Amino acid sequence: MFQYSCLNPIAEIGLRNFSADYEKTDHLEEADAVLVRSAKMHDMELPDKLVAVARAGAGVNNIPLELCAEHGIVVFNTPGANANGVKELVLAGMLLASRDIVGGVEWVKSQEDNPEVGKLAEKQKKKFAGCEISGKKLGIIGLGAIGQLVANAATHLGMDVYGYDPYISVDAAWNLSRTIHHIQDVNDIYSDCDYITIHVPLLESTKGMISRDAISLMKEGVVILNFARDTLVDEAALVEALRSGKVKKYVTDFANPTVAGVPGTLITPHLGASTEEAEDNCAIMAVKEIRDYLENGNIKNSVNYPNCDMGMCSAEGRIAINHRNIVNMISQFTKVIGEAGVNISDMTNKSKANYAYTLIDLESPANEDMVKALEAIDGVLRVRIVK
Ligand SMILES: NC(=O)C1=CN([C@@H]2O[C@H](COP(=O)(O)OP(=O)(O)OC[C@H]3O[C@@H](n4cnc5c(N)ncnc54)[C@H](O)[C@@H]3O)[C@@H](O)[C@H]2O)C=CC1
Ligand SMILES: O=C(O)CCC(=O)C(=O)O
Repeated sequence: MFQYSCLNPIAEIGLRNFSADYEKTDHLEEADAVLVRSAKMHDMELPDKLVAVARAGAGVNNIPLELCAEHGIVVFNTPGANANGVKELVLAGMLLASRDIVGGVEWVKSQEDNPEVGKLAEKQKKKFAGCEISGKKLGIIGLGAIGQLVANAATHLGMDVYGYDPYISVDAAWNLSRTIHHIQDVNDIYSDCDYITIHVPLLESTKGMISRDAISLMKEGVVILNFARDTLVDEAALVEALRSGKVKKYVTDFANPTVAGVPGTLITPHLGASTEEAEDNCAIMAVKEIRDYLENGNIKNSVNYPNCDMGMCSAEGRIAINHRNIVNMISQFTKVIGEAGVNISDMTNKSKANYAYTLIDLESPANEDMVKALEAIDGVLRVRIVK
């Protein structure tokens, strides 16, 4: 029997994919796996039993990835599962920033008791007029799951789209419309575009990338959209640029005291992935990843360990070893298993940055002595009997 815990509400349709061998627990220390959305895990104690964390979403800045890896805890995310939901909100954000739709709607509401509202509206409407997005230049920073969808959709709305992503995946590049201009220097986006939207993960290297200097390069009246993470932007500099009129609108999904209520902002309460479809997709993918890891030892879509897939185990036994990516590990594993008199029928070893993962199929079941001997090897972080 496996136990799992949810640190945020996770769509029921996904949780229903756990078999009868799974039980939900509210006690973190009992959980083999955790499902999480935006809950901050940095200050949480990681229980010994925990072996997997699945982020039902894309951004993993709320999870201590390195610490989890050190504890032999594999962290997954659900790439692309909520991308369409975010794309639609970004498109809505561009439209809301271009015409004062919010102001117009509020004005009509304020006139609810005025029998002359229709006549007055015709006089007032010029206050809420704006521009069209068709024909405008849109710069997209980050062409991953979300950025590429925004790029293609914007071309269909008649925008002239410029994309910047020095690490773009081959799949993402294939998916992009041929009309999108490939930008190699992000400064060209800053200096040329009317709308700039950012879709990169929050990393040490991306934090504050929309800096005071970047803003100073932008066109007068630029619209900036941030549906990625608030600390990607120097928001103090941005508020100054809003007040001076340099930035016309800042559309963001992240409410915080620096920007809340500042004229020129359009702020949603982290709604990008809050659609029924995105929540369902993320939950289904997260549960699938956890099940494959707990039941078969396979890793797909991990952000701190390598992908590794040996399918379902048809051998007598399977052990999974999370370890550091250092020399001479495999020979030590095979020595321990050989000395236990057990034959290896199959094995795979994969690595990612500082960490590695080895799956070994055995012709007879693993036993606790073998596990203890493997755990004693320097550099081994966790050993798990999968079967
Ligand atoms: N508002 C919301 O509810 C949501 C927000 N997000 C945020 O959006 C981010 C992006 O999500 P996805 O597109 O799904 O992720 P993704 O991993 O598919 O794409 C990220 C892209 O950014 C690129 N990139 C990384 N560093 C870069 C740099 N310095 N300059 C330009 N490009 C760079 C990568 O090469 C990759 O193509 C997430 O990390 C998360 O923080 C994601 C989903 C929902
Ligand atoms: O789960 C959510 O609502 C947040 C989604 C998000 O920010 C992400 O996937 O990175």
